[in-house]
Amino acid sequence: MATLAPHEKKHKVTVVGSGNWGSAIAKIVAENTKAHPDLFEQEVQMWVFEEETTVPESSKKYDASSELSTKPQKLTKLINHFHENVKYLPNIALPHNLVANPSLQDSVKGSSILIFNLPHQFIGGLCDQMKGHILPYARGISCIKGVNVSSDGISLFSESIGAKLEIYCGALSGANIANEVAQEKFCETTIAYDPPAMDSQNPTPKGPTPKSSQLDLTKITDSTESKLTGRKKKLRPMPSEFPPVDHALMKTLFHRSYFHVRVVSDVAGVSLGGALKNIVALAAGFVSGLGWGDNAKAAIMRVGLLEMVKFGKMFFAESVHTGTFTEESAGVADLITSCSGGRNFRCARMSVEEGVGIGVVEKRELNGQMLQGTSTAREVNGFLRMRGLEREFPLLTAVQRILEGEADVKNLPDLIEGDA
Ligand SMILES: NC(=O)c1ccc[n+]([C@@H]2O[C@H](COP(=O)([O-])OP(=O)(O)OC[C@H]3O[C@@H](n4cnc5c(N)ncnc54)[C@H](O)[C@@H]3O)[C@@H](O)[C@H]2O)c1
Ligand SMILES: O=P(O)(O)OC[C@H](O)CO
Repeated sequence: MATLAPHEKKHKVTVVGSGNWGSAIAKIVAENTKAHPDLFEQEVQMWVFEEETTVPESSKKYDASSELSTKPQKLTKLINHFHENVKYLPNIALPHNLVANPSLQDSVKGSSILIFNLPHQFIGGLCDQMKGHILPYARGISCIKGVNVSSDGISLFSESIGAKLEIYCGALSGANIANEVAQEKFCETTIAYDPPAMDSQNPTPKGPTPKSSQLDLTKITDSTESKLTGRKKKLRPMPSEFPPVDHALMKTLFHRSYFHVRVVSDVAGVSLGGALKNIVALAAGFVSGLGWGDNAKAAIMRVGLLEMVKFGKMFFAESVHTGTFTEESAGVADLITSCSGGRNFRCARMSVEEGVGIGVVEKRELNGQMLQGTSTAREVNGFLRMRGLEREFPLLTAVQRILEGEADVKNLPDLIEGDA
């Protein structure tokens, strides 16, 4: 068999997850694999946590005369038939080259790029199931907003995915409310990719070159992730037959006219921004629920941003750049959008307005989608408490105390100053 010329192999891409954001990102990626057939196989696999569901009557796909609409069906069947995720991203057309697959192991088979996008509580178990079924030189991007807290301490999902699967994994996060992105309303995002030097030695890929002002190809250093886990030796280089997976390729895979990508190297800052802003958004929702207005929300956001920066400096000192929180979409912009219209904000506001637990609102309002702020608040609080550091992060601490019913939302002004 003839050997392929360098870079003549194409990347196969799998999205692990198919919720609200998982489906929106899969749409973007499938649009781009189609637009760049020189770099990517056109078909994108999307792993779906299989469930039986019905087409909602409000859906444009609902047809009262069809059993597909009137009887419960497998979600993968509905997605592949209608090219729409009728449950988690209704009324958004998905590209026909996006294939829903209920088998995790089959969906990741042969993929050189794996995109992880699902509620953070499920990722550990899924990685265990993927072990031994992925290409050893695959590269990952985590779109998960959360942190991994265990008895060993705190780590980023890019780190824990990388460590479990022995691959390199970067992160994508930004001011990205999924429904707006899926409707192709303009937004920005931040991708953090700090690949091992062995990948960066490959020549620049073919295809469109992103603007140099948005790339930082000089900053390819040993990642803190590699230092932390000692995984560097185990990482397999991307074979030279493939286009190198670098900042330029990441931009080509994710950038759309309505989804502007900036690529940086600060994986810790990008991941932490996405995780911690969910806790701040709950606090913003609480004060909004009291009817306190925009000034109160701005105060919460100011204190929240400072605590996010402090958290990064205290626990990820080697790698975090403060600028990621203050200048990138993954930092301050995500904080603003999340405190304006995110699910955490909206559910927290309703819970205070109605005087009911946030879990009740989540179940009633989100149709199976999941809040990440409540579990992240609990996990981060457990981590701080174990170290006697709750007082250093009064807002993060106050949110957990309110969720547990130990503190009153009305006392937030004093709580966030550490006075209550
Ligand atoms: N939705 C957004 O606007 C948005 C935007 C940016 C980032 N994010 C982040 O993206 C990540 C994924 O969020 P999402 O909105 O796609 O999820 P979601 O809130 O829509 O969650 C539902 C998903 O969880 C899956 N699920 C349920 N039980 C499961 C199980 N036992 N095992 C595996 N999967 C199971 C469902 O099948 C569904 O795909 C989160 O970290 C979130 O914070 C979300
Ligand atoms: O709806 P939320 O609160 O999970 O936030 C969604 C996104 O993270 C906003 O960027």
